[in-house]
Amino acid sequence: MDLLQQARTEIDAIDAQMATLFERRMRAVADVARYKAQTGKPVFDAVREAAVLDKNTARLQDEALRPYYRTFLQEAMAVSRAYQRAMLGRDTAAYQGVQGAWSHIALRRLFPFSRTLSFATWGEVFDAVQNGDAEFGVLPFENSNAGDVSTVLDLLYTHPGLIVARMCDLPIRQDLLGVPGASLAGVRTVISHPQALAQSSVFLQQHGLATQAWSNTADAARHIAELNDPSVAAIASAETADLYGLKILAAGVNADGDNTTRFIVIERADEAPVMTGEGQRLALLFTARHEPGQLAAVLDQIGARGFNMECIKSRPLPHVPFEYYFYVQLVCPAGSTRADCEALLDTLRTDCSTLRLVGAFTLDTAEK
Ligand SMILES: C=C(O[C@@H]1C=C(C(=O)O)C=C[C@H]1O)C(=O)O
Repeated sequence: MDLLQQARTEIDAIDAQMATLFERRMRAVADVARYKAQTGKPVFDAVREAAVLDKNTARLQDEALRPYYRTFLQEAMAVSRAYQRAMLGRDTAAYQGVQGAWSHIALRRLFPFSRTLSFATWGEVFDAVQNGDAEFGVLPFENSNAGDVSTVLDLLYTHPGLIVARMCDLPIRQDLLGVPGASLAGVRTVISHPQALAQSSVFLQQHGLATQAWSNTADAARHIAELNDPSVAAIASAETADLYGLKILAAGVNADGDNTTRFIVIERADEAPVMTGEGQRLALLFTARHEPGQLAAVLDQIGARGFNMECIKSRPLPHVPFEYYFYVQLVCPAGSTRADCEALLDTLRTDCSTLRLVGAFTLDTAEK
């Protein structure tokens, strides 16, 4: 037997044992789900997951394998949560747009087992989560080229009952799609969502193409398929080309090769977000008094306590002319604990007029 065959025989034997252990783990997980059904407890328990990760990675003798095992366990727990949610009927995830839209693609990668609900507007997604029609909502938050999705931030501000449960980065490749028989040379008009058009403005100018704004990228693809006019193209994902029988006339038309959209997952705040420190991001919404140095005092505290502020956004306060609220996202420092996070929030409460912890989560990538 050569080395490959030998190693694969060993892997097969291990996989056979792991299949048995997987079933055992999932049976125990089902018991946990039954307990949660009786008590109404949330499926996700950040404190327990952090403990499971720490305890088990420490068991590995080979230190180099620890980060890999950590990811392995994280995946196992994600699968366990998905199973519990399906058992409990708490697995509906909402998005804005139609099948094939970027929000839908992000949702499928984040919640591969969930039932999906689509809505025409971001506001309806927030409302669906708030009133319990959906457990989660997946929404775009920021694009590395086109910038903030300010409406979603404002909706977060105006829905105090909701929190950010997760955040993930999805690399976006926008393609120019046409009907079968179309060619780039024959295209005159391109329709898409204004943000997709903005991300592709260099390409559109280079080719002298007129644009028309559409409600979302996937629906633009559906529309041009129906129109069946080779002079009208859409900018959307390759997934939508498959969905509506279109062909890719030009791939990757977005200006920056490194085009990434950051999505948030919202859920109801049955409890305040659970801070565990190291490895987490904290998202805060606050207002500061109109006094000299007030905002600087808030930011000073964040820095002095070792939290790295990776972004700050400022938006007009809804219904209060020329007053603003701020959104900051902080990276918890290495070695920090729940107590460090709480100490920071306590300090900030004295400097801010209002302060809301809108999320304590890990940032992940939805890349396959
Ligand atoms: C199984 C549970 O539910 C979830 C899944 C976990 C797991 O698979 O180990 C741990 C914590 C929870 O987020 C639990 O609460 O123990």
